[in-house]
Amino acid sequence: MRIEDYALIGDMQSAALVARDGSIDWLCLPRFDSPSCFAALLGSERNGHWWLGPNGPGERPMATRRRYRDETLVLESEWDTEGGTVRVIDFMPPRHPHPDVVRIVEGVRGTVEMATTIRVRFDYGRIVPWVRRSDGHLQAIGGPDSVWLHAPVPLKGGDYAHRATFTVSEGERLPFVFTWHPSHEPMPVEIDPELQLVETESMWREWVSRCTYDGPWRDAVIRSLITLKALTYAPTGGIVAAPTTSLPEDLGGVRNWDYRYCWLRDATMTLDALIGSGYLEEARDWRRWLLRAIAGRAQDLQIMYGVAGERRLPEMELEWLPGYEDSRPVRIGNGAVDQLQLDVYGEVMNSLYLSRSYGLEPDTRAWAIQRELLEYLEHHWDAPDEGLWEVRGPRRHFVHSKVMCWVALDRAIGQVERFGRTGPVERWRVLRDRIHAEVCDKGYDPERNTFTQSYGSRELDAALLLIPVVGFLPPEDPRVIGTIEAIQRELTVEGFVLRYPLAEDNAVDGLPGGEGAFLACSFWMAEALAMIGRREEATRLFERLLALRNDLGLLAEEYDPHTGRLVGNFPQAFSHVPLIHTARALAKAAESPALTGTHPGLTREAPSGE
Ligand SMILES: OC[C@H]1O[C@H](O[C@H]2O[C@H](CO)[C@@H](O)[C@H](O)[C@H]2O)[C@H](O)[C@@H](O)[C@@H]1O
Repeated sequence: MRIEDYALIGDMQSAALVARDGSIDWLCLPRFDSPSCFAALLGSERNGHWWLGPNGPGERPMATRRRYRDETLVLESEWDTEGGTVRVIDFMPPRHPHPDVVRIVEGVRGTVEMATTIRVRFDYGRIVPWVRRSDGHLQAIGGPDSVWLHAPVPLKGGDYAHRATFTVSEGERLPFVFTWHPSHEPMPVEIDPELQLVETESMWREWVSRCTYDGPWRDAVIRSLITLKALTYAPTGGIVAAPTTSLPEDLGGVRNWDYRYCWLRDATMTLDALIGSGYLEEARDWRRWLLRAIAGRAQDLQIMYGVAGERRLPEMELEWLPGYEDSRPVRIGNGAVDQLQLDVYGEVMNSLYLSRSYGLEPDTRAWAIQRELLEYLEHHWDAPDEGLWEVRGPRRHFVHSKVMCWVALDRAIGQVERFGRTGPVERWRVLRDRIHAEVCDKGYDPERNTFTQSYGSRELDAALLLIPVVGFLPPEDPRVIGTIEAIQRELTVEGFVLRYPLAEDNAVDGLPGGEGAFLACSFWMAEALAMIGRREEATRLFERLLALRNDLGLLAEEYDPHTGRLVGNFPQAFSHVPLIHTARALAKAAESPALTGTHPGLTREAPSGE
């Protein structure tokens, strides 16, 4: 199954991937980062899955069409068969208190032969549970996990799976409910699936109704916002980068990482997109999450945490899983947790500044922490780091990292100037200017008229496209235009942008193999083009990027132009965030075709909210 053949359903604590043939191939419970009970995505059906679709000889048929019900995360897959048409409605209702997956089979026309097969495998496909029937329901139990399947038809066991065949006729509705709970607790109270359907739909509709974006490409923006909301962990306000681990950036390769954590970078960018679309509540929750997660000494700040603020995320390989299309290893945890990535200081400071600009009430603890972070940065901004790409090669003086140190100081100064905060603002101004001068001196190649990946290097880096976006230099600056053009010339494949060049020896990122075009970088290119007044070119690129979304409007981290497939974890916040920003930047550029110089997410041009 291609990555783009998957749909997302979720309950803002975890999420499942539903394949186009009706199989749920990925589900971790009770949290995004819990061990999975279905992991066929990274192996085979023997690693756990739940299929539900039309019965028949030969291969399982793919849904004839599928869509989300209006502006919700309720999925409808429909199959036209000889006997008629059947619809399966998949969703995860908000918790009360346990997680449920509901699948309602609905006869649309005629009579359709249906079948289902379920193989529960806990602990990433490793634990084959004990399965028993109780009161006509199925319970699977293994270690700390227990799941119940309430099915409207009898299931038969065999070959470590449970199966049923049945028919559904026009107007009939057959609900299946799958519920997880800790194995030491009694059976949870059964939910009413039809009532939950109504409530889940209305919850999403109410959330979408609060969106303030009414510009062009609204459908794409709304779908991206819903996807981002689905990646927030409701109990704490944390936001995961993606709900999957180890979907490869290079099919068959080793670039497989676990994204089920809360990166300060990805989360702040997500938040900026949400705030700019009217969702201040999420900003409030995330600020509280941040204050809890980073509480303590500024030098202990990590670049990522677990969804509840956990600090240890040890990276390990699951050798029993063969990986998506043989892309090994499958990893859980993420070694980048211990890296130094100076850009996160800029992203955090910017996001807190932006929240205030959009009217989030002041918080004294938040300002106290920001001051501590700045103090740390004042002493460490000039250190080499691993940069936003989390390279696994040696540390360098990445230009983007330094630019973001400038952003951190600039936004702190902005908080003093605009919101009456106090701090050593003169000292910050001096350092801000010093960093600016150093970047323009050491991070710029005058011969080629482009900024470079790191001091003294000749390589390019797509993160440099953010220079005008964050306000480090105005878009009309010849060095900005030169950098955009150099990246267009040297760092694109079929017009899509790579993060950085992958040299033969892969000296920078320290990893074997290649990777696809990075979708966030490609959106940044469209946005940068819009900012320098090349609106038509920007729109063309943006629309090509929109065309890479799957039929449900979802994007992975990367796109492989050679195979024409989405690659990397899916769906990925880092791709949906710049989609939203670029739509807004293009809308803005259409209003004022001159160089815009403003970014809805990052610059200081946000509303005052005072
Ligand atoms: O390229 C190697 C690194 O790849 C991952 O990092 C990427 O994903 C992060 C989450 O979206 C994002 O914040 C970062 O900018 C990306 O480069 C992986 O998480 C790293 O462990 C790995 O070193």
